[in-house]
Amino acid sequence: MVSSITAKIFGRNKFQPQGKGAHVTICARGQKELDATLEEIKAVSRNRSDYESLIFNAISADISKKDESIRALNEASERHNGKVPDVVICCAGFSIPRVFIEQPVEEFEATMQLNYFGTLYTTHEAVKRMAQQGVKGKIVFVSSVAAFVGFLGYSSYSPSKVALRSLAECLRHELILYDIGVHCYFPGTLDTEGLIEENKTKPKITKELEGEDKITPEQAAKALYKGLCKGNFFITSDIIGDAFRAASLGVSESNSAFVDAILCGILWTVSKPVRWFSDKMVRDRKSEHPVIPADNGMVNDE
Ligand SMILES: NC(=O)C1=CN([C@@H]2O[C@H](COP(=O)(O)OP(=O)(O)OC[C@H]3O[C@@H](n4cnc5c(N)ncnc54)[C@H](OP(=O)(O)O)[C@@H]3O)[C@@H](O)[C@H]2O)C=CC1
Ligand SMILES: CCCCCCCCCCCCCCCC(=O)[C@@H](N)CO
Repeated sequence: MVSSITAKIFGRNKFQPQGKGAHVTICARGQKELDATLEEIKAVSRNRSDYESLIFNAISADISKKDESIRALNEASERHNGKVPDVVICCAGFSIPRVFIEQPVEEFEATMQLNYFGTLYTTHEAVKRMAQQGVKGKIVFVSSVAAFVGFLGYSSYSPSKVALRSLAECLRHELILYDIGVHCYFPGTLDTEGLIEENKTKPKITKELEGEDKITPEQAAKALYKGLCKGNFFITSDIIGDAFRAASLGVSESNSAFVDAILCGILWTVSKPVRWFSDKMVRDRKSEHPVIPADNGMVNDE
């Protein structure tokens, strides 16, 4: 996971790759995994002619905590004489899919705390510094296709990803003030440790609706990079994600008004039978989700 990255190559809307290498800072909690990932990143850059001039840094911090997020950004900047990273990618996030009434409220809170507030803390600190230092940088959020469509199992997760979309929208507009670009990535299922973890609690219906299709983290990184190079505000990795994006646009910035209008029309049409089918699926499988009677002293007057 990359929570912040220092790169030399960007413009407000489009990346302008100039063949220059990028300084990279990665951030997560586990130091051992961070160190291993940093070695992988170094290995990719090793045969570049400018390799010796590049700075690679790994910072252990819990992004869901405000103080830790600020410390991470401080440490990322210190290695560059106090200069804020040019590009900050907020990726840390997780999901505990469960049936709503079986899910403790604490899991809703924890999900919002990392997925939304973790991104907010990092972004707030980074944007302040970018504006103060005159850095015309980029802020990138990692949301999910599950922000475009809500279905059984994701009541703790989808709202946190919708919140990111909304924050991206406000900031895309506001940060024009400082020439800072904002982008939001909406991946579909990713083949990651996180997926293995969330599948342990995921209701069967959620799994079936989600399907088997998934992409690798490498494919996701490439799609994100491609979207940034094109200057897209909402970035997706495949045609399904693109169709959901187009159908959910409202007045958000489109990538291509013509193609998005067609995709939107197709998905709107298809969504009617899909919704009918997926609603029926829930109705038909009530027996798989028996309600455990509450032991709350309520008197049944019959
Ligand atoms: N997997 C999927 O199907 C999809 C995932 N996404 C989103 O993509 C992003 C990445 O997901 P994915 O790669 O699957 O997740 P993983 O769980 O595989 O990786 C998450 C990364 O974030 C780090 N992390 C977790 N918690 C914190 C924290 N509190 N502070 C700092 N770092 C943290 C983890 O490291 P450590 O534990 O050491 O801190 C790890 O490096 C998330 O935002 C997720 O919601 C979106 C769509 C689909
Ligand atoms: C009422 C209408 C229901 C229609 C259902 C259509 C299903 C579309 C598939 C959406 C796939 C979502 C992928 C994101 C997964 C994700 O973000 C998590 N794996 C979290 O990590």
